[in-house]
Amino acid sequence: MKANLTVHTQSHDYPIVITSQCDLAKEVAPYIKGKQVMVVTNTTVEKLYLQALVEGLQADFEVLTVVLPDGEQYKTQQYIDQIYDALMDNHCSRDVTLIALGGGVVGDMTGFAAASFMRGVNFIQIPTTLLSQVDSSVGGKTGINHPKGKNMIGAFWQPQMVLADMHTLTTLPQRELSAGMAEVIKYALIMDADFLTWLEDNMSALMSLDKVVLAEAVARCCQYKADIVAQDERESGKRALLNFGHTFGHVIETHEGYGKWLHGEAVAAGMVQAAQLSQKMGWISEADVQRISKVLQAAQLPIKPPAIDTQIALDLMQHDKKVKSGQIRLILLKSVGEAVVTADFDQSLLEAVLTETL
Ligand SMILES: NC(=O)c1ccc[n+]([C@@H]2O[C@H](COP(=O)([O-])OP(=O)(O)OC[C@H]3O[C@@H](n4cnc5c(N)ncnc54)[C@H](O)[C@@H]3O)[C@@H](O)[C@H]2O)c1
Ligand SMILES: O=C(O)C(=O)C[C@@H](O)[C@H](O)[C@H](O)COP(=O)(O)O
Ligand SMILES: [Zn+2]
Repeated sequence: MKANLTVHTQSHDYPIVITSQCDLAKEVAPYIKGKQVMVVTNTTVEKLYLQALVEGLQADFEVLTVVLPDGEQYKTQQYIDQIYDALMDNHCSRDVTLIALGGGVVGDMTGFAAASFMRGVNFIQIPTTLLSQVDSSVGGKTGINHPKGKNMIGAFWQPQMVLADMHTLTTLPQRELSAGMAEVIKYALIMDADFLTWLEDNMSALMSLDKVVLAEAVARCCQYKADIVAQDERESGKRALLNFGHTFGHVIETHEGYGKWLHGEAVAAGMVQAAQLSQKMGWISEADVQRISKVLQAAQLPIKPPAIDTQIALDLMQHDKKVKSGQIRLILLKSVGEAVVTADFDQSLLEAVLTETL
C-alpha cells in the first residue's frame, strides 16, 4: 500500500507519502538536495528506527545525527540549542537538509531549527506517532514552548516532504496511540460528521492497529489538513478551526507542567469543554456532547480536565495565539462536523464551563 497526497502552499507544494512498510531512506533520498543531512530524533526513536535510516542514507550523503531527550518538557530553547550547536560544530551550510524522525515534539523542534538556521534550510518530516502522522508533520507549524505558554516561539516553515509509514506505529505505546486519536476525532468534529460515524464504526480496528484502517484514517486526516492549509497557510482565518479544543487543552498542558498530560489527552478534555460551551450557546445538544465524550472514551481518552482555578485558567487563556485585542477567541461547534471561530460568547458561559468541570 502506498498513497500520495499533495500539500499546496505559497512557498512550495510537497508530497505526503503514506506507506504500510517501507525503506525510509529510499523514500526520502530524492527530496534531499545537498550532500549534508542531519537526522534529528530522540532517545526512544533512536533505538527503533535511526540505524536503518542512517545506513540507508550513508551511501549518498554525509549523515549527521542529533539525539534529543524524550519528552514535551524538552521542547524548549535550551534543548533546541543542541540542534544549532551540532549544525555549527559540523560546519553545515545552507544546503543541509534536516530530517525529523519521531513524533510531534521532534518534528516541531526540527522544523523550527530548519526555519531559523541561516534563516531557513530544507527539512523533511518522518512522523512516527499517530498524532504526528495525522497532524503535526503537515502544514508547517513549527516551534517550541515557553514556560508560560505552548508553542509560543515558532515559525511557519513547510517541509519538503512528509513520509508516514504505518509500520512505525506498531511500536507505539497504547497511551500515545490514544493521544493521536484525539486529533483524528478533532477533524471529524470540525469538518465531517460522516467521518465521525466512520470513526465510531472503526474505533476498535484503529485501536488494535489494523494497518489498512489506520492508513485510511491517516490519509483522510492529512487531506482535511492539506485542504485547510492550502486555503489559509498562516492562520489568518479558517486554519484556526484546527485549534478546536486547544485553547482549553493548552491551559491543561501549561498548568499541569509540560508532559504530564499528553497533548492529545489535553486536547480530548479540551474538546469536551468546547463542546459544553457550544451546547450552552444553544448550538449543539446534550446528546451531541454525550456522543463526543463517548467516542473519546472509546479511544481511551480522558474527557474531564484536572482541577484548575477558573481565574488561573482564564489568565492562561489570555496567552493563546488567537487572542485579538485582549479578547479570547474560541473554536466552537455550530453542529457536529461544523466549527466556527468566535469571540461572541458570554464570558459567564465560559466561566461556567471552566467551573463546572472542577
Ligand atoms: N505542528 C503542529 O501542527 C502540531 C500539531 C499537533 C501537535 N503538535 C505538537 O506535537 C507534540 C505531540 O506530538 P506526539 O504526540 O507525537 O508526542 P511525542 O513527540 O512526544 O511522541 C510521543 C511519544 O512516543 C514516542 N515515540 C515516537 N514514535 C514512536 C514509535 N514509532 N514507537 C514507539 N515510541 C515512539 C516518543 O519518543 C514519545 O515518548 C506536542 O508538542 C504538540 O504541541 C504540533
Ligand atoms: O496546524 C494547526 O494549525 C493546528 O492548530 C494543529 C494543532 O493540532 C496543533 O496542536 C498546533 O501546534 C497548535 O498550534 P498553536 O498555534 O495553537 O500553538
Ligand atoms: Zn494539536
